[in-house]
Amino acid sequence: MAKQYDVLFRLLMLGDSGVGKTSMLRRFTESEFESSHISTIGVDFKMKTLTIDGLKVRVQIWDTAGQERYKTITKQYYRRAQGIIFVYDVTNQSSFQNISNWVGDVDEFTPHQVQRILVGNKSDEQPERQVPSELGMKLATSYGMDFFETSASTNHNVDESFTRVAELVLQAHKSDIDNLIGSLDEYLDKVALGEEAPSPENDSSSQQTCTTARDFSELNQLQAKYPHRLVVLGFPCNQFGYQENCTNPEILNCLQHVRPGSGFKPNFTIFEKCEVNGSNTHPVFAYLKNKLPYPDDDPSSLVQDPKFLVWSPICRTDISWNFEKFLIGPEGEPFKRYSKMFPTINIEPDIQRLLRLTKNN
Ligand SMILES: Nc1nc2c(ncn2[C@@H]2O[C@H](COP(=O)(O)OP(=O)(O)OP(=O)(O)O)[C@@H](O)[C@H]2O)c(=O)[nH]1
Repeated sequence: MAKQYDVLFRLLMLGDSGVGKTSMLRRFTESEFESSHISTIGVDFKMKTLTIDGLKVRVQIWDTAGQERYKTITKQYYRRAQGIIFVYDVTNQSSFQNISNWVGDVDEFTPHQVQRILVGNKSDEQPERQVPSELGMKLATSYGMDFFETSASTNHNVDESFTRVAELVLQAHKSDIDNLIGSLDEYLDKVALGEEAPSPENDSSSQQTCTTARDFSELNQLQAKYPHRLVVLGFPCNQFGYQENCTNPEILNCLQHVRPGSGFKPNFTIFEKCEVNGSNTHPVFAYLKNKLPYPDDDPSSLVQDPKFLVWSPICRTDISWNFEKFLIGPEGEPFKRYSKMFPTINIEPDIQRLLRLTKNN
């Protein structure tokens, strides 16, 4: 699991259709510029690795469609961003006026602190300019944002803008990052259950692994279908009705003979038991819940019966039952969380989408 970077951030580009978001992104990531305008449909993303303060910072930059009709899709991405680049077109007065709407939307849909900068693009089009630099600067100052005028066409200030927002995110998350770097890899190396890695823990409770056969077999199906490009990881947890009360060495046997039984063998990695809620939440789940605070398909999903609340403290982001699922993108970025009700096999279109996007990057 050697990583090519130390930390990964998600940035988002917002602004009216045609201001040059896709062009800036292509200039930054591929050093290319196209004079034609093909409107982005929904969202797309590209990656680039920067070196900031000696750290390799991988930025995943989401390019959103500026068109109004895609707003319900693009809004879903706001809360996942650590940095936002608001873009207007210096030759288009209304794109500048609309910045306040974009900022308002972000304030409404992004509860956490997100780093933001303002960019006036197409600065090469001097004769057509409708928005003086001073006005752009004034607006940015009123929002407490840094301001850049850029040209995707001539490559003026494009690298500088993206780098600046990445620096701001890095500064804002410095202490989290210091804690997190390495912890995931160390964990993944240590605790896989399997024939070569017998589990160390002992637990005297009785043998019963109670989960749904359907979810297990669908996980096997997905792993079998994408053997090289998808890694399924299972984390047993005994916090939901004490249903996972096998000892670690028993878990694989339980799966085979008890539930789902009928000789079931997972073709994916199953880890030692861990806690996913409460004060002993494993760092992997603390991280995932922080990045994806609730399931996409059921944002209000909570534990229904208080008798099942066997951990403390209780948080709104808690995992509500076995078989909540997290899909993590090719660069390690948490992409989507699915409720226990969401059929495991129905994650496949999202997997395919991420794989397609990766092919293009
Ligand atoms: N002169 C000039 N033209 C630019 C610049 N940036 C983008 N354009 C042109 O502006 C048009 C729109 O650019 P896009 O990058 O597709 O705009 P967008 O903001 O991604 O648009 P949506 O995907 O519809 O939201 C294209 O014809 C680009 O060639 C620039 O810096 N200077």
